[in-house]
Amino acid sequence: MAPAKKIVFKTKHELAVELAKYTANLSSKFCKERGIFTVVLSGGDLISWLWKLLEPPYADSIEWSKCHIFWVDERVCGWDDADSNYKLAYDGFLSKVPVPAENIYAIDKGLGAEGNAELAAERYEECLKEKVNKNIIRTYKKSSGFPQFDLQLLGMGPDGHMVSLFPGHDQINEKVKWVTFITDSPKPPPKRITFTLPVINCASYNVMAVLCDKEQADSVAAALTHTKDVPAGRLTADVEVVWFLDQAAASKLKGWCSIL
Ligand SMILES: O=C(O)[C@H](O)[C@@H](O)[C@H](O)[C@H](O)COP(=O)(O)O
Repeated sequence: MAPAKKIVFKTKHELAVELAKYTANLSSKFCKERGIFTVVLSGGDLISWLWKLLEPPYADSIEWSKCHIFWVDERVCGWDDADSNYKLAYDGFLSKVPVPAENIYAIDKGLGAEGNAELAAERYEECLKEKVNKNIIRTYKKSSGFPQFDLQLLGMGPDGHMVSLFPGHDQINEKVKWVTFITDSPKPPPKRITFTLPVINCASYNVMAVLCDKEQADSVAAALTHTKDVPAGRLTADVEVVWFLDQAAASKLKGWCSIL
């Protein structure tokens, strides 16, 4: 299990720069090693912190045609719905970079629009399995055939939820499926699909970006001391997990870490 590294930023601008650097460095590494870079996005504010990646030198250094984009969780709705994580990422980021459309793997359009969470989760798992068979996604070598993504970019809610794994909900205990669903999410909208914890933790690199007012500070402290029942406290990675925090989010941590 990779130890959690924490970096605290004075400004949102500094965080966005570091996030862009981190992503661009990993894209070079993986494109050199295997000609493919698999990136997994979440919803929420994260997309708004990716803006630096749209500018030089980062935008020019990334081989966008080799990037493959997935979602760690998605709201079960149409692609054009204001709730859609795909729409959020597409409008705010993906439409501005030359990632080939066939490398962008959104929730099944029809099942999303119909609101069929269970089938949409199954279909997304099938999609991941197909990409593993085509060697686009790697397989995690240390255990039972779970997929291994290169980089996942995650966020955390004030209750300590990450992706669509919420405190007190059973989805966090799933050990077999790759993708599961929830129909009573405490954060609206209620229907969502989500990667399961084993899949999330098999990723090579996990970045948890938390910028907030003081709202998330208690959950950040609880997660980083692995307090039971805080889903984000169970986040790890194969190689490295890094928490990108602002000072408010880090304010309840004892003896914290490097400040940029
Ligand atoms: O679809 C979603 O809602 C997310 O993937 C969710 O897990 C999000 O990352 C956190 O709730 C943090 O959201 P904020 O960054 O907006 O606080």
